[in-house]
Amino acid sequence: MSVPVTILCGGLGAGKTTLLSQLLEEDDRDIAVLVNDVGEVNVDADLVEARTDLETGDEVVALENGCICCSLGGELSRSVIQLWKEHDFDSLVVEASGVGEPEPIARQFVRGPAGGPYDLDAVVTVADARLFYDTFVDGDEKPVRQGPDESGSRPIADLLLEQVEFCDLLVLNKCDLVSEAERDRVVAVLETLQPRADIVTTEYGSVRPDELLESERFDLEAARESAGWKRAVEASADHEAGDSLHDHGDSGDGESGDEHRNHGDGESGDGENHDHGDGESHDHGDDDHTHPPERYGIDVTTFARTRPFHPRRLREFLEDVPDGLVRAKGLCWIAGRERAAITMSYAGTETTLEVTGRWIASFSEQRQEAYRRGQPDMPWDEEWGDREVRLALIGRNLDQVALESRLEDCLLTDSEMAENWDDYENETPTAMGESTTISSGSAADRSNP
Ligand SMILES: Nc1nc2c(ncn2[C@@H]2O[C@H](COP(=O)(O)OP(=O)(O)OP(=O)(O)O)[C@@H](O)[C@H]2O)c(=O)[nH]1
Repeated sequence: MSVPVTILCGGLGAGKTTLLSQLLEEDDRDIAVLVNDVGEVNVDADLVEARTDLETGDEVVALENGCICCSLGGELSRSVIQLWKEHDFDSLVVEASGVGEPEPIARQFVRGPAGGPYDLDAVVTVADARLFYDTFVDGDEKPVRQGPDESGSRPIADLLLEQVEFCDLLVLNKCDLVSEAERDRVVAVLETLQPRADIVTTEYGSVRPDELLESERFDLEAARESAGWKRAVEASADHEAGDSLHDHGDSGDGESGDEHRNHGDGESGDGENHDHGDGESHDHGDDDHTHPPERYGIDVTTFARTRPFHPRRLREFLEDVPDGLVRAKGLCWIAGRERAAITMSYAGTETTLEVTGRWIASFSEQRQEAYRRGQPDMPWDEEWGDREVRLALIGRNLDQVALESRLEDCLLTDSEMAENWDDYENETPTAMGESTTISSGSAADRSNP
């Protein structure tokens, strides 16, 4: 029997990982998860893994490539087919990166080699209620795509619309950040944009598992009529419109993913191999041969240093996040918190700093050695061990040099490295699970220990 697949998409920082972590915690089914992050820092995989009881973490697979659309033909299919061969599980959830377009991923499970062992169950889009309201619900008119600007890149708002249009279930998250009236207006707009989808409103991704798994929401016939799928199918090079989209070609044995490199170009339905030989992808189903991040003018960089942030300067930075920064996430070492590995997550206007683990260097020598034997590739500083700052920064029209220099200024100086860091005023959390939220644009913060 085919394994049902739920594809989870939604804007950067809308709450996909939060929702997924809850689902894994609450549901008894064996769920395999495939996550895809933008940039080099695979935060989502680490976060999801940390919150599951999986001993090996084998069932959480990270696509390292950073661009799910480029890895579609090769890595995505290969990963899910390998997963299916090696593990026994009831459901698969694919978390697309926040800049991923859902359609090429979904298409893999309907037409591509992964369509053999798997069966697309639902495409779920998580939307940020606050952001959606601020972006689209100003006037009475239905939001429309803006298309590329003079620089050729499309506004991120277009991607949000794409993700809304192309789904079976809409999860309107972050409803704590809008009033009831604002929420109702967002729901009304979403209903006009995607009449076929069910809508649930939530805070912190709290959705009943049955809404997400084996809900059988995906209906091929209905989907064919919907705008997003119509475009997907029309974009396909397959002219046999009357054929069943469930043409799995040679995929039934689960082997074909190794050879398929169909780049999500819509040609996979014919069951032939389309190896362009160079291992590069050229086409993502659109006419422009660009990756979604490029198409939306999104830049991704990594800021990695083996030096801690000064707690006050970091806070001041987070209260005044530069324009153009869309999303930041990763691990922070904050001076005075030598045990706590703190995950930073900035999305919308808020940054959460949450203790999600301990630095290995804060354990006894014996345990340090045991951990390090298990992870021989882990970078290790003679003095500070694994403590580090490692952030993925996602921006649009962002002055990267200025951003890097501002972050650099938040790190301890050479002379501060010699100070007693416990003397610093420091409101960052200390114990596992504790978090602090800092709002950009205001000096006030809310702490939830
Ligand atoms: N206020 C508020 N914050 C939320 C809610 N849900 C999630 N968050 C916070 O929003 C931030 C982003 O959440 P994630 O779950 O990491 O978002 P994501 O969609 O996985 O992000 P990407 O993978 O980068 O696209 C985190 O700091 C969450 O704690 C919510 O309902 N309300």
